[in-house]
Amino acid sequence: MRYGLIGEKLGHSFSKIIHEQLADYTYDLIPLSTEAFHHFMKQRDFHAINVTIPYKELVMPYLDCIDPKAAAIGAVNTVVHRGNKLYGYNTDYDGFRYMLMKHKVNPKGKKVLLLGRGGAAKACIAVVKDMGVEEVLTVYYKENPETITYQVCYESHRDAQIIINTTPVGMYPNTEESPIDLKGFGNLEAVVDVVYNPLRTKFVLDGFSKGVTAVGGLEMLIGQAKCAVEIFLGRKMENTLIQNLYTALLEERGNLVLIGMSGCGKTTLGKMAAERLGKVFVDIDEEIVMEIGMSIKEYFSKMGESSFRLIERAMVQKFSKQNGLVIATGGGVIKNEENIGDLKQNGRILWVKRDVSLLESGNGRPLAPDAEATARLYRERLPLYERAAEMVCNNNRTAEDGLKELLDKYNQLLS
Ligand SMILES: Nc1ncnc2c1ncn2[C@@H]1O[C@H](COP(=O)(O)OP(=O)(O)O)[C@@H](O)[C@H]1O
Ligand SMILES: O=C(O)C1=C[C@@H](OP(=O)(O)O)[C@@H](O)[C@H](O)C1
Ligand SMILES: [Mg+2]
Repeated sequence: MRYGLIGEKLGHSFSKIIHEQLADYTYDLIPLSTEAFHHFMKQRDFHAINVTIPYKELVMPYLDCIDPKAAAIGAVNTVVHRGNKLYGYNTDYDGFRYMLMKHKVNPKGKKVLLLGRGGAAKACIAVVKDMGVEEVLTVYYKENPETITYQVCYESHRDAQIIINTTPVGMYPNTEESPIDLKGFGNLEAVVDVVYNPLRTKFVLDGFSKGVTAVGGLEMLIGQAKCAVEIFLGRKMENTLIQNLYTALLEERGNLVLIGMSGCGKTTLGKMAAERLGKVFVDIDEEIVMEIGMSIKEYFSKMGESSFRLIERAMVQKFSKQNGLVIATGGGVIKNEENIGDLKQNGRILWVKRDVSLLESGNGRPLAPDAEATARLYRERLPLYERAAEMVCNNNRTAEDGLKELLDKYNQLLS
């Protein structure tokens, strides 16, 4: 093995794609048990590796030479085999610093809460200290002399201005979780997550809802990879590479989610958009029909709407966790706010808006059997679509015109 990543669980990792975009070597993902990790480090059968959870500290005794910055942090994520020696570095530091600067999150003179105490936490603490933080408190779920508990944090530190999450809480597949409840943090200015799968964690989305700067971990990941590649290859690379790759990954991994009134064209435009974007098309209603083994109309008359909404909820949860999709929802998906929260984690929400006089009624739609019912539903739901939408796409002319506007609006959301 020449280049790659070692860690315990690597199923979620984007590092292979990132390294292979930035450099022309093959980059392997090598999950290792603790025993296998020690054996691997003794063998030294590699040219250059990155190291992730839980080995960033355990790797240090195997190194012949540790960069002073990594030594001060107390964690190594980049190891290069040069001559007969292993050299260790910490590029999480650079990646995290890049991400803070990019989003103008400045810890200078601020009170920061840092959630978690693993290898990534150490790098983040070093960054905020170097940037002049006033006070940084580590919050940990267990009692520990060097940290505070969540209870103490809620009781005495709600005046913090920046909260940084370095725990895996909220990471795929447990995407419904958040490490902290942001209620009552009245001075909050920014939340920053090192987790990048989902693209926007619940923690990040809660930050957005509070109206503060909210940053997900993907740019840190790309930033640290770029610095690792520089060390691996011994040459400098432009920072614009980070932004280009970030946009490319968002385009590739992100979901496009269509909401809107029954009969507005979500299914029609969604299919067309998926083909144009090279994404997989998922129609939540079609998935439900496959699961229940009958039409939605039949299901409504046999089981009622509330039972349908539970199935719809489960289907939304399932597909929200996936990447690279165009998702056409059913018109009523906005009735449950949690659906929208889930769909936003990996997706951008576009409202397909079609004039009420043009909306298709009937055709198997139990809640919109005719134009009058459709118009009533439209009035009722308008505020819900308004609240959920990140962008509006009009579909009042031909479907081709609708598609053009939709792709245009989606691009605006990504840039
Ligand atoms: N721009 C458009 N011009 C003409 N017909 C359209 C347009 N957009 C959608 N339709 C038609 O409207 C009907 C409802 O579209 P559909 O995609 O099933 O809506 P939804 O999934 O939002 O309920 C379909 O017959 C579709 O062909
Ligand atoms: O508006 C609604 O409440 C519904 C819309 C339908 O999907 P479309 O929006 O594709 O018609 C389908 O999910 C179900 O009939 C309920
Ligand atoms: Mg549909």
